[in-house]
Amino acid sequence: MTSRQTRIAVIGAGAIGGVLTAAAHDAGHAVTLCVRTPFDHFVIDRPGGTDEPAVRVATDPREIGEVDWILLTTKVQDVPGAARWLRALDNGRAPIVVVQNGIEHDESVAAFDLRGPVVPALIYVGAERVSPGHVVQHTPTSMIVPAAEHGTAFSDLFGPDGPTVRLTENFRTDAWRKLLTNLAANPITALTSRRLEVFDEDSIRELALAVLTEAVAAGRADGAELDDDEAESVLAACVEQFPRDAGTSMLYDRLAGRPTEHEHIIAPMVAAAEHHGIPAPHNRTLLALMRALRP
Ligand SMILES: NC(=O)C1=CN([C@@H]2O[C@H](COP(=O)(O)OP(=O)(O)OC[C@H]3O[C@@H](n4cnc5c(N)ncnc54)[C@H](OP(=O)(O)O)[C@@H]3O)[C@@H](O)[C@H]2O)C=CC1
Ligand SMILES: CC(C)(CO)C(=O)C(=O)O
Repeated sequence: MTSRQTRIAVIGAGAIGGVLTAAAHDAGHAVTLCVRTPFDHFVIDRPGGTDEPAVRVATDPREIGEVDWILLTTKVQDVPGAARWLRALDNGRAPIVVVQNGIEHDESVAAFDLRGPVVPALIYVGAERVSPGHVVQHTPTSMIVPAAEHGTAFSDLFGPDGPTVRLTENFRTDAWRKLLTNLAANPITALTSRRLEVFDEDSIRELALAVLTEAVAAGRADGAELDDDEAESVLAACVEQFPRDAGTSMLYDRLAGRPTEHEHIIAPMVAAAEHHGIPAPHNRTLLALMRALRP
């Protein structure tokens, strides 16, 4: 008896949607990319070479039948625009995996009264959408999901050759930890229009450390179990672990003239700091500068 393919709908054909589409296709699943800007072929450049995974590209939610998984990979501010996909695909059974930066994964979809289980997910990867349907993946992928029923099922989805998926008992802490990486790297690269080589500058590392030190204090006050040397270790990872010629999602948006995600990355940190009475002048400054950039 042959079993049928797992049907996965990926909402958003950008960097993360592209990386996960390719990984799900590699694992033998039937993938449909739900897109806003149409294109003919999906192409991904990965460290091992260029691929054109044979996936379906849909522009109308009515084209899609029943699915087993829904992966939401738009920017946080674009979720309301993607609601038509969520509403059409939500069958009460398929988990809705929210793969986004920030600490608002559940809030991001809360307004839509979805019937299916919502699974928040964190992703570490350097990836860049260079044109509609064309994604460049600069680094390997690792993900973190809650150690609960659907998180465990998600961690089995890609198989041994796919992204590493770690289960966590403390998603809030892991989300804050990921937020730290984004607070250090995203606004500085976007504001300077430079890739991660910008961290070669002593003054930039000093600024990033100040940003991180404030954010660690706010995260701890907010209940995240962050380590004493968390600010230093996140900064070291930005400097040493990511390729210097890779950028950040916020930089790519700035370069392409698109809205940036600062209201969902910096603003929640500043709000948490304010709520807990923690000074956050460096993060406030970055937020003010990001708000002043007009796409
Ligand atoms: N890029 C990276 O390296 C990383 C990104 N992240 C996070 O992942 C999330 C996704 O980011 P990323 O992939 O970079 O973003 P991209 O901008 O590359 O992709 C987002 C995609 O969503 C699509 N989209 C927006 N609105 C709709 C809609 N109404 N219907 C269908 N599609 C829509 C966009 O379409 P269109 O083509 O029309 O613009 C775009 O293709 C963000 O939260 C980001 O912070 C996390 C880790 C790394
Ligand atoms: C910094 C990075 C690449 C880490 O995954 C990221 O999350 C982003 O570009 O938004």
